[in-house]
Amino acid sequence: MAEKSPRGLADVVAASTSISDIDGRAGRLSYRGYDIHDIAGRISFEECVHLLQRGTLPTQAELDGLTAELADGRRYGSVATTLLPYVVQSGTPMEALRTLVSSLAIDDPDAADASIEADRRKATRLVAQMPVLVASYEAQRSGRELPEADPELGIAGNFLLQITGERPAPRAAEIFDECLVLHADHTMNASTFTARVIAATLSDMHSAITGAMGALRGPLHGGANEAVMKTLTSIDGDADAVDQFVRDELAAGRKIMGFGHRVYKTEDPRATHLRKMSEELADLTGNRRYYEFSRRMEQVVLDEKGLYPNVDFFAASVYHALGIPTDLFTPVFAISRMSGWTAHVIEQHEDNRLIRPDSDYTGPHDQQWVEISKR
Ligand SMILES: CC(=O)SCCNC(=O)CCNC(=O)[C@H](O)C(C)(C)COP(=O)(O)OP(=O)(O)OC[C@H]1O[C@@H](n2cnc3c(N)ncnc32)[C@H](O)[C@@H]1OP(=O)(O)O
Ligand SMILES: O=C([O-])CC(=O)C(=O)O
Repeated sequence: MAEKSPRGLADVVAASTSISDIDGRAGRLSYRGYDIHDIAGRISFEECVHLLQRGTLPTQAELDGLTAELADGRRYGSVATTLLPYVVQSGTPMEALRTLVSSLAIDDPDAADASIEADRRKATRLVAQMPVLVASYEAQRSGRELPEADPELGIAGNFLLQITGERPAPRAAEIFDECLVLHADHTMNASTFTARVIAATLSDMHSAITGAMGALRGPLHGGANEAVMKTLTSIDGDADAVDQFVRDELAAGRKIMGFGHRVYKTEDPRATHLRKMSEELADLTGNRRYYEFSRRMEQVVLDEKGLYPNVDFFAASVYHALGIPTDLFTPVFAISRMSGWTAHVIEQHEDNRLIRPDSDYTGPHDQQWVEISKR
């Protein structure tokens, strides 16, 4: 008989990886050995993609090469173009985007190539295509043209340009760029694990990423950033109303979205950066409401439950201040996490073994079959 496993596989080591590492007690996160506090705000998302997918921080020449590849890879094919108006009409953005990402495989020039080199090319294209797909979704449902990408802007700036239709202020683009770096990878989180399980059957990159999209959208994972914003906007009155809201929710046995984490038992290091960005944007936009609400909420949840905000909590007020529609918050998470997911699929394929854990059977034993008419 298999041994009883910890619920939700807590503390189980499911893979070896050299991509990222967390010390949950100390509240530390590193990408390939670089502490997140040292790189956040100092490297662009493009440099981060190079670090995660290719293993090193790029030289200028390598960064120029990757930037050119990303610009080339941005255009998605005719299948996603054809599907776009249909998927926009029904379902949520994450459902639509999961379907669109899956469809990208059909037009991918390396669709039939399962080599690591092809994986790398697909990984770069997926990172380039994802923000354009999200912006195309927004343009399609708003009935406007997708603005042309500006070669002077990076992935972050172009996304804000294409979502809002306006060239972003330089500081807004920098802040969003840092958000993308902060969300890029996080060891064996649910969506990355999903991607690795799929990849480990020797299935293809797009299948693994489609599965990861499905895992990310749940409110216990990436879907929490949207839920946080809905919470913040649902509270009437001033910051004092936040205390009552939290107490009522906890008394009713409901979770407060954006708090708690399987691994961090202290402040999530990414929340430290996002809190600062939320305050800076509150001052820049002259609207401190959701920042103040967030600060009050983190204080009450800490006092009442001893829980800290996770990456999704302050991301909500940051994205809101950047003009991103609330239902695109989780797709924005996917834009960033695409870099980590794809790096993990490559790593899995480079040294593969089928991932097939055991289970702990809890059903009845030795049942006797009887004919249907006698049951
Ligand atoms: C990018 C990300 O995925 S970050 C996480 C995003 N998700 C959220 O913000 C959703 C809210 N948070 C949660 O649901 C959880 O904290 C998770 C899913 C992140 C982690 O879950 P787990 O490690 O399985 O912890 P679990 O859900 O078992 O919680 C342990 C205890 O803390 C409580 N708890 C955990 N998070 C919260 C919360 N946000 N609000 C209130 N109580 C909470 C649980 O109710 C549980 O209490 P109990 O032991 O009295 O039953
Ligand atoms: O690691 C996790 O469990 C959730 C996650 O993806 C993150 O915090 O970025």
